Amino acid sequence: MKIKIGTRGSKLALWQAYYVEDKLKAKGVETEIVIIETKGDKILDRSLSKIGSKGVFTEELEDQLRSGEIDIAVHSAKDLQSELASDLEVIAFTEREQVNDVLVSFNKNLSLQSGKSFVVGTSSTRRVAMLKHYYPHIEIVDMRGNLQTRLRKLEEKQCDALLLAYAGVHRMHYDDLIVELLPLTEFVPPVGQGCVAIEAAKTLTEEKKLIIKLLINDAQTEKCLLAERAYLKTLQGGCSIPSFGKATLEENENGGLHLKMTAGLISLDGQKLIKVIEESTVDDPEGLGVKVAENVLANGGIEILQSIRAGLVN
Ligand SMILES: NCc1[nH]cc(CCC(=O)O)c1CC(=O)O
Repeated sequence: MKIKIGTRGSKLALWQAYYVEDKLKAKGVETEIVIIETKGDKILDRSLSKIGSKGVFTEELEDQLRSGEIDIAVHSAKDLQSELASDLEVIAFTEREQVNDVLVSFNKNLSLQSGKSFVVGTSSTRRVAMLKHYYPHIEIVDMRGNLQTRLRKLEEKQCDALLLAYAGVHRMHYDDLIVELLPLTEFVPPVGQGCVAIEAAKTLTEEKKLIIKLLINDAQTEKCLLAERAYLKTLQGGCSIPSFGKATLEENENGGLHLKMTAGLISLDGQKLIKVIEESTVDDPEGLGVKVAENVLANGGIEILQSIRAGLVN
């Protein structure tokens, strides 16, 4: 038996594919990596929120899952839409990497906290809005492209610093360029950041599904991701909406575990920030995600979503 692993061809995507492949190979499972180009890889001159966010990095992979060309597709959990087609499912989540965003620069002295103005490159609506909210003195420039492209632009001084996920920077071995780890209390990460998700067609053989669950899935991360993805699905946000959501497992007084979720929405101009924190038992992560989303929507979230959607149409 051989497991065919589908992936995008960017260096970060390949890192993820090899990471999953190594775990399978270590237990004697034969593997093959199949590189698939997606729309998101081809269109580099427009911001993602304008291409139409749905499935830009996933559609071609999903077609090949359905046809059986590949057995599994490896995604950054952050980039995998929260609502999958009815014939597809996520069958495993890898152990999560540190979830923070980081400031990356060749200038070691830069710090958002310093109160000094400098130019930060990012194309994430969440990061833009949060910078405007917490650090209005910062100048923001749109910076798309994969990690290597953005670093090249940083080198060319198109900006003084980049705002990126720690996970990607670390996986690409750019830790030396991290000048600030942003606090999770301000920069609550987007749903899924730091985790790799394994998607499969429901028709994949039970044997293969079982092997992948056993060798790849991290049960604790899975709990958190189920809560986060239920949150995003309930918001009906998509990845161009500046939403954030992070669930963690926390210890009870009796030594057991419970779920804690911090999630919310921020308006594009950074003016309105809604943040909800809720806890629940571990047995219904989806219920927690739905509850937090309903709470966010009821406390001003609906208005934020409406104004963002109105802006996208115009
Ligand atoms: N949006 C692209 C993307 N998708 C996943 C990561 C980083 C790794 C991860 O969070 O799993 C990144 C780069 C970034 O946001 O800095």
